[in-house]
Amino acid sequence: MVLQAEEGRLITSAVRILVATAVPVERDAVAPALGLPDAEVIAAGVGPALAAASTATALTTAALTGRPFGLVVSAGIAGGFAPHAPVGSLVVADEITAADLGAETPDGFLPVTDLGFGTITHRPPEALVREVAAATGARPGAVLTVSTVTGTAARAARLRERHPTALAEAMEGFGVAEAAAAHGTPVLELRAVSNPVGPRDRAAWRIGDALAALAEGFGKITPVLRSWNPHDR
Ligand SMILES: O=C(O)c1cccc(C(=O)CC[C@H]2O[C@@H](n3cnc4c(=O)[nH]cnc43)[C@H](O)[C@@H]2O)c1
Repeated sequence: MVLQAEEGRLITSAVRILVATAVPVERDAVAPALGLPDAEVIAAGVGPALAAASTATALTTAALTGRPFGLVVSAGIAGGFAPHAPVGSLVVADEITAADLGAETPDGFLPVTDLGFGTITHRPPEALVREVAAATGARPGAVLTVSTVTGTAARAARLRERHPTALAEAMEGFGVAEAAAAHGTPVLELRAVSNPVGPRDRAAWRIGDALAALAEGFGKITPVLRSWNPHDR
């Protein structure tokens, strides 16, 4: 429980929030935009493994020091599946899915769940996704986590075939979500699209525009996060 003075009023924030970006420029875009002094914004590293390790460490440290987090947000730039998520737009995950965690077979890709292991999807609280979408204009849909940035039209098409509601791909969400789940903490993923998913064209990446959109989005979700009730899923 946090009490924050704002314009002479006391504002109560129900839960403490951890935001896990991948790299420092994303952290530095989000942190000043988020009007929650008690939140922590970290650069957790690129890729699902490092993002999971860093997020788990932050969650454990907070719990051990008696100031646990009640919500984890994975945030950063992403590739968007055209035409559903154009460059510069925001996407909020209604599912966070590991898209390349499995096995190749002569008949195609098998997710680890088909092999009898683990999970490939985490679902953020539905009401929170709706509120974030309404506050920011972010499109709700699946955000895929990949360990390899898609670089061909063929792979982009295969991913959309396997995940018809996918709007974007990035590299950390599932790792952050696994760490959050291990702590019994809800997770959200908010991404700003910097490039289309498809043939690699580094010159076409609009990282500055995406970081600006991300910062604007976090400014708009501050009141949503401040008033979010974890029991309202
Ligand atoms: O291909 C390059 O030359 C290149 C140069 C700079 C950065 C990269 C990255 O792969 C950054 C990955 C980083 O950004 C997120 N991200 C952004 N767009 C995508 C995408 O289309 N597919 C997957 N991840 C993406 C990701 O979450 C990482 O944090 C490449």
